[in-house]
Amino acid sequence: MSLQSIKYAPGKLDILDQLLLPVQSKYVAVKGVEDGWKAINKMQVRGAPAIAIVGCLSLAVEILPEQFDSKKSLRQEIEGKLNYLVSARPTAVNMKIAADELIALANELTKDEAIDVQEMKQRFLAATEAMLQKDIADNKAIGTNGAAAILDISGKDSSVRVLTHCNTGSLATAGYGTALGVVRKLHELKKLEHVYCTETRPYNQGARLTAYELVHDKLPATLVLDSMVAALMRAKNIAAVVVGADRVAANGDTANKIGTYQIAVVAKHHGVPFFVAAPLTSIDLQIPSGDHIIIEERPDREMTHVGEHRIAAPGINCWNPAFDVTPAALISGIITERGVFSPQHLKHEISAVLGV
Ligand SMILES: CSC[C@H]1O[C@H](OP(=O)(O)O)[C@H](O)[C@@H]1O
Repeated sequence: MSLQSIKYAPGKLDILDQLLLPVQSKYVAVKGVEDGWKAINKMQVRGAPAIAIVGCLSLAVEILPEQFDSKKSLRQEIEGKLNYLVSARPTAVNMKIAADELIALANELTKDEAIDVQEMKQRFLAATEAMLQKDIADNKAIGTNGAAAILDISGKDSSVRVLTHCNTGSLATAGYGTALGVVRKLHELKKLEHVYCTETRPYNQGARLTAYELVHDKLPATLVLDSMVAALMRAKNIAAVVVGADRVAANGDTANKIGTYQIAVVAKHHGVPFFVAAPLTSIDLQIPSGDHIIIEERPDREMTHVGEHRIAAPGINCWNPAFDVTPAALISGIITERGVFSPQHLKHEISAVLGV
C-alpha cells in the first residue's frame, strides 16, 4: 500500500489514481498541463494542497524540455498555463494562490536583467519543486499545533476520541496531512484513544481514502456513516472534531467537503469543539465571507452510481454540491502551521503573524 499521492523527479510526474483506491494502487503519468488539468478535474488527484502541487508540477514537467526564445515568451507561457490550471476546480483556493505567487515570480524574473531565459526557467522550476517539501513541513507544524490545541481543551493527561470528515491526509497533500496530520500527531504523542472517520458520500473520501491511511498507519480507527455523526457524539464522548478546508474566507467562514457544515451544527449542539486544520495557502483573505466562495457542483453520476453500479432510481433529479460553508461562529479554531487562530480575528491575527 502506498500513501505517496505524488511522485516527482525533474521531467517526470506520477500521481496515485485515487479513483481506483482502495482496491487498486496504480500510478498514472502526468506529462503536462492538459494531463494535470484532467487529473484534477476528474479527481484522480484531489485535496486542496495536492491540487496546487500537481497543477504546478504539471507545468514544470511540460516546460522543462521546451526552449524559449525570450523571457517574455516564457512568462506568457507560465501565466497562461497556470491560469488554465486554476479552472480545473473552482472551490479550493490553493491552486489560485500558487498560480498568483508563481506568476509574480515570473514577472520579477522577466524584469531581472542579470539573468537569461535559461536561468529564469531554472528558478521557476525550483520554486514549483519547493512546494513539495514546504507542504510536508507545514503539515507537520499543523499537526503539532492542532494536537496541542485539542489537548489543551480536553486535558493534557487524557487520551482523546476525535472525529474527522473526508480525506485530509497524505492523499490530499504532499504527505502527513492537515486534519489527519493532527490525528497522526495525537497518535505519536500516545494521546489518541480513537479516531472516527465519516464515509463522506458521494466520492467516499473517508471510506476509501482516510480509512486506507488509518489502516496503513495502524491507528485505532472506526468508519462511520455520514448519518451517524449525531448518534456518535451522543454515545462516544468525542473530544473534538477536526476537518480540513478548501477555502477559508477573511471572516473565518470555511468551505470544506459537503457534510462539514452539518457536522459543525451537531458539534455545537453537543458542546464538542470543532476545528479546521489548513495551511495558510488555503486561506483567502481577499474574500470577506463564505458567501463569496464558489461551490463546485459535480456530475449526478457521482451520486447515482458506485462505480458501474446504479444505486439511485433512473430519472430522479440530483443536487451534488462538492462543498458547503461552515460559518465562523461554529468554528472553535483554525489550526495552521503558524498557530491556531480564532475565526473572528483571523485576518488580524494572520496579518500580525506575517508582519503585514
Ligand atoms: C487537505 S485539503 C482536503 C480537502 O479537500 C477535500 O475535497 P476534495 O476531496 O473534493 O478535493 C475536502 O474538502 C478536504 O477537507
